[in-house]
Amino acid sequence: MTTTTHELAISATGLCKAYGDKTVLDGIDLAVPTGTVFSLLGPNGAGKTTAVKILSTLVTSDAGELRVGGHDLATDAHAVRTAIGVTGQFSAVDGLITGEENMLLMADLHHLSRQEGRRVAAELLERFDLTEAAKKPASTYSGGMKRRLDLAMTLVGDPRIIFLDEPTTGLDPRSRHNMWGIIRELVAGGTTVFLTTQYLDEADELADHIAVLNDGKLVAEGSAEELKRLVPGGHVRLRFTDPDTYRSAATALREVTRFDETLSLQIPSGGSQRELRSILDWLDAADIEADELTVHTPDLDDVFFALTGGAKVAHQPSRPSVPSVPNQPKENVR
Ligand SMILES: Nc1ncnc2c1ncn2[C@@H]1O[C@H](COP(=O)(O)OP(=O)(O)OP(=O)(O)O)[C@@H](O)[C@H]1O
Repeated sequence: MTTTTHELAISATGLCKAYGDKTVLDGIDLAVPTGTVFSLLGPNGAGKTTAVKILSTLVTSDAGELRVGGHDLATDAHAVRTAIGVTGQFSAVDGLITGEENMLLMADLHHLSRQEGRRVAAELLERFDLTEAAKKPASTYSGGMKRRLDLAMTLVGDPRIIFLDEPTTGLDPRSRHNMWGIIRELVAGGTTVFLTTQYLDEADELADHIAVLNDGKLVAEGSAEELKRLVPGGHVRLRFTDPDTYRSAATALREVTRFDETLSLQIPSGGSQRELRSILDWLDAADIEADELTVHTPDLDDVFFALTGGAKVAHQPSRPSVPSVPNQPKENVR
């Protein structure tokens, strides 16, 4: 990555935090470029919320150089607070008052004038599809509406950096997709999003960069695609329509799994450009032309379990190796 320090919305070097003798964060380095979505993944208790609390000035770290929005957390926490917005697992929404009143309360907290507060509240309620419900008590809102209101309240202060701590936990699929759309819009407008989630598909959908936290350390980092290449299970699948072509390809290609019923062959592959080029060269050399070639990578669930469950994973940053042409035939028929 060529990003320089001043283009980073969030940076941490050697972030440490312990509660008593329990080390929660054990020297974490983070670099989140402005205008991107960074997702911190990890099992329950991994320290995700602790990281969010530290970076959003709610809790102090034990060690580490931390900068948020260009400000040093140790010396300029106030400036950090004006640059950020946080929506946590526990909503700031007050159920006893209406959605609109919640928004106006937030506008007061940000010292907006009465007129400006009303304008901003109305605009955000409209943007988050809450205008119709604005005069109803927030306790009558659905889970999805409450989350939208919570995020709308966060945006009253127009933060350039937003921490979203498990923003879609407990939401139904439609509300989750709705929330994803909102997050994408924010990022398209230049906002930086620091997202913690236990939903791997959420990180896969939204994040430019994912870091996996386990036992106080970052055990892997990269785009969703890069992480998926770290675990075994990826393959290239060749499909044929002509049985004779299929059979001769199956004979010529040795380290393949055969699927006779569907006339398809599966070649183990991490899916990198280098491996694909090698496979294509290999097919050309053997004069094999498949009717369809698809690349399959493991999903993020496979990665999560492998990285946080002690299973064998390729070490970063080495690349997956190119499959060699085997000497002995090895055909698995299914
Ligand atoms: N104030 C505190 N005092 C003592 N221990 C704490 C405190 N806050 C968090 N912890 C401990 O730190 C560890 C990390 O907690 P944290 O809430 O950051 O995890 P998390 O990754 O956000 O988990 P979850 O996905 O369950 O929300 C846990 O073992 C938790 O019990």
